[in-house]
Amino acid sequence: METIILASGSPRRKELLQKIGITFKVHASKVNEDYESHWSPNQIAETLAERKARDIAPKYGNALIIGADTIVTHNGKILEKPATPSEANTMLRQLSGHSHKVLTGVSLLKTDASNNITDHRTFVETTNVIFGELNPTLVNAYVATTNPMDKAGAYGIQDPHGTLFVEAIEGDYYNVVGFPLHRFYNILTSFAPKLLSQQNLYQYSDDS
Ligand SMILES: Cc1cn([C@H]2C[C@H](O)[C@@H](COP(=O)(O)OP(=O)(O)OP(=O)(O)O)O2)c(=O)[nH]c1=O
Repeated sequence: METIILASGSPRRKELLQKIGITFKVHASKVNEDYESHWSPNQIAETLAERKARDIAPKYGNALIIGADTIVTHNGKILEKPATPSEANTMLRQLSGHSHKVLTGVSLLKTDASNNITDHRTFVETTNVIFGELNPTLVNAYVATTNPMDKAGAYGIQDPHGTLFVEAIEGDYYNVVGFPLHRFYNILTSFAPKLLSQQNLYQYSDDS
């Protein structure tokens, strides 16, 4: 049986993959997440996701390695993970009353018995998130009670107060949390159908 390796230290990604019933191991990559200033948001998300997966791939044979990277863009700028609570506060006030995009790049690599990469797929899913006008008290409470420093854009849509920021979303909610489950599953149906049945994940066939 092929092993599935999640090359991510994000607890949210682990929970999301557990949610759909996949059996996998976590081996977080520690590669740097630097990128060139001229890269497009898509290029950043896809390159970093692939870099994380390629870092871990040589350690596992007969495996499917999954790397992912989530970034936030607003007004043509990339909002990274804030370095301090005050930077988190500033970022959230910038996002207040506006829409922003959350992009998650996912890279899937297959390895053979000798740990060589034999096939790969990388994609980027984008979700549009619209924040209402944020009450400063709510922003302060969020920054004081949650750790926004490990999240791109300084918020977690899944966090108690973070939920209250969001007026509407267009696209996959789970993509905002850090992993686009729907697109991932769809891609696995063609990229690794055998693995899906080994994992007892539903597969459909269109016989019409
Ligand atoms: C916008 C948003 C981001 N995030 C998180 C998802 C990602 O974990 C994080 C973006 O950082 P990433 O660099 O994508 O991931 P990571 O550092 O947590 O894990 P690793 O590099 O090991 O894969 O922000 C949320 O949890 N909720 C949200 O609403």
